[in-house]
Amino acid sequence: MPETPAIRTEKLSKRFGELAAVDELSLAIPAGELFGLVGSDGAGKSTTLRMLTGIMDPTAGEVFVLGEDMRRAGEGVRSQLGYMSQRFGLYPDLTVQENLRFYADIQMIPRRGREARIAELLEFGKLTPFKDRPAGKLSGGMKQKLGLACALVHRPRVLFLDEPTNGVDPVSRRDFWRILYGLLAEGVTVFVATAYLDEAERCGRVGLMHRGRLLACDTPKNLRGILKGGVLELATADPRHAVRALSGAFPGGSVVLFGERLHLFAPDPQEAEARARSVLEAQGLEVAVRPVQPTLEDLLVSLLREQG
Ligand SMILES: Nc1ncnc2c1ncn2[C@@H]1O[C@H](COP(=O)(O)OP(=O)(O)OP(=O)(O)O)[C@@H](O)[C@H]1O
Repeated sequence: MPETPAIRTEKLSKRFGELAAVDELSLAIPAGELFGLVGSDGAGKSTTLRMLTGIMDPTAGEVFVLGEDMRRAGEGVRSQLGYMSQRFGLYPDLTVQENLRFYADIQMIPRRGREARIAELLEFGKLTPFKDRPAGKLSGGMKQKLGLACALVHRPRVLFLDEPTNGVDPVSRRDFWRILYGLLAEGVTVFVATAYLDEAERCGRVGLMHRGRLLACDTPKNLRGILKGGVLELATADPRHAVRALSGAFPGGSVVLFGERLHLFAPDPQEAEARARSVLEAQGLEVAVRPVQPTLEDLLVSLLREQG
């Protein structure tokens, strides 16, 4: 018999009035996987996490974690989950160590072994030298690492993280991911919501979410393969004029304005570059063209375009 997935949802949905914040999300995440739910702001990631952790009831559909129905789950399963939300509650006046003790109290960690666990977590997050510093005086990256340490105090089997490295510097981000890999090696299932494509690259599997819907779910390598051909970045003095001119020459949605630059999705980038140049030159517009690595947004745009 196949092993029960650590996380399973079946047509999981949440509506807020007319808005489908999460729309028929079906996922199966095996134990020990590092899964990334990726999407821009408002995609529905936080709402998904709230339902996965049993904090919010779905409007429809099913949600199971460690085989337990989270719509009815009691403390039994919750004590095996760790959750670091975007507004994770650290106490700014308490020191790093006191915050950890506070969470150990909430999780009812027995006194025996508690200090050893706290020391271990401090080491894990390279926070030992800062253990007596008030949490409010930590850098952004250290705060996030302390938040993670607090979420881990009770050794959860499944860890949910909501955009944990938002606004964190690159070095702390690397530290953070090193910790996540350490957890993975211990067999913890990690579910991380992120808006960063480079973080998605680090996950075993990734779900791309947009307006509540799961557009694709696969390994990063397979997801990159979805974008057939390549992406060209076009810089011109008048990008809006350029979009109008190009949209006649390329099929609907192939030309997208990204800030002041254009992205052109092209099955054959060389041919597309020549065609774009001649269209723009005919309009008297100079253009600089270079191939770019597809971004998360490119992937999303391309997927949405394919779906019409
Ligand atoms: N309690 C609520 N009441 C009404 N609408 C809500 C509520 N919570 C979320 N929404 C809406 O549902 C949609 C999805 O929000 P959600 O927070 O899940 O997205 P997200 O992908 O986590 O983005 P962010 O990173 O900005 O939180 C958004 O349009 C949001 O405005």
